[in-house]
Amino acid sequence: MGEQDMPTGPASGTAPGIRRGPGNAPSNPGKRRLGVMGGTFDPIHHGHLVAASEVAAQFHLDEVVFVPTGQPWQKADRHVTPAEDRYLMTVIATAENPQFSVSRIDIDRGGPTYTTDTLRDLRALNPDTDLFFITGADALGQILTWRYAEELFSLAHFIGVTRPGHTLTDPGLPEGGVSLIEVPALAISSTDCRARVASGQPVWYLVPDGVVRYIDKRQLYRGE
Ligand SMILES: Nc1ncnc2c1ncn2[C@@H]1O[C@H](COP(=O)(O)OP(=O)(O)OP(=O)(O)O)[C@@H](O)[C@H]1O
Ligand SMILES: O=C(O)c1ccc[n+]([C@@H]2O[C@H](COP(=O)([O-])O)[C@@H](O)[C@H]2O)c1
Repeated sequence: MGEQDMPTGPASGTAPGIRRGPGNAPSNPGKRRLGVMGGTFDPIHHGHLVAASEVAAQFHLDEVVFVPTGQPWQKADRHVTPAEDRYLMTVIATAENPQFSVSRIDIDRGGPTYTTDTLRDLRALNPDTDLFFITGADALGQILTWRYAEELFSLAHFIGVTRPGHTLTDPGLPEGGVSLIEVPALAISSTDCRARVASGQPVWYLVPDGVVRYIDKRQLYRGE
């Protein structure tokens, strides 16, 4: 299916007016292309992994680094699992893919996690690299509420991916700063995974097998 043929509307989670496909993303020959998948990953699930894999393929990325949040300040109203558990689940989930890695920068910095800090730190660690920040349609719709939002688009190209149950409305993001792509629809959320574990339902095949075992070993989400 070509970019122009991509379906729009609630069924695909896209909205008219959004720039679709990788067409407007930076393309600098010789520069490394690093995807950045930020998330609370409480727990990491196959929706995150499919999104990262699909963006890597469509945008010809050399690597995708998963960056678990330290303190996700916009989730301050709920219990968040300790960062070390979320970090280890992210390592377990990504270990077999040579294109995936995990960074502790947001955890080790301490304090509330702001993506401007994440991207500045990654730029310092990765000279001669173009950064591509991956977000689901829900997170992209909230981006103007992020701290120092106006700086974000000078630090990385943003890629919004479709997510079942969320229609992307363009909140007025800068032209050329954002691309939207369709990814295979997986109606999985960390919230639902936590609720399933709490009520004794399985999360097999929603999260990687090693993550199911880690949740069990550490008795995560039992009392929620
Ligand atoms: N099923 C999915 N499909 C596409 N993108 C997703 C999916 N689940 C999460 N994402 C995106 O991955 C990033 C990290 O998400 P996060 O770790 O908050 O997971 P979540 O499932 O949204 O968690 P919670 O339910 O706890 O809010 C966000 O940009 C989010 O939009
Ligand atoms: O920079 C901010 O103020 C900001 C506010 C909310 C979310 N984010 C980032 O968005 C990504 C997804 O966050 P979350 O809370 O939906 O897991 C993650 O990388 C967060 O650090 C960033």
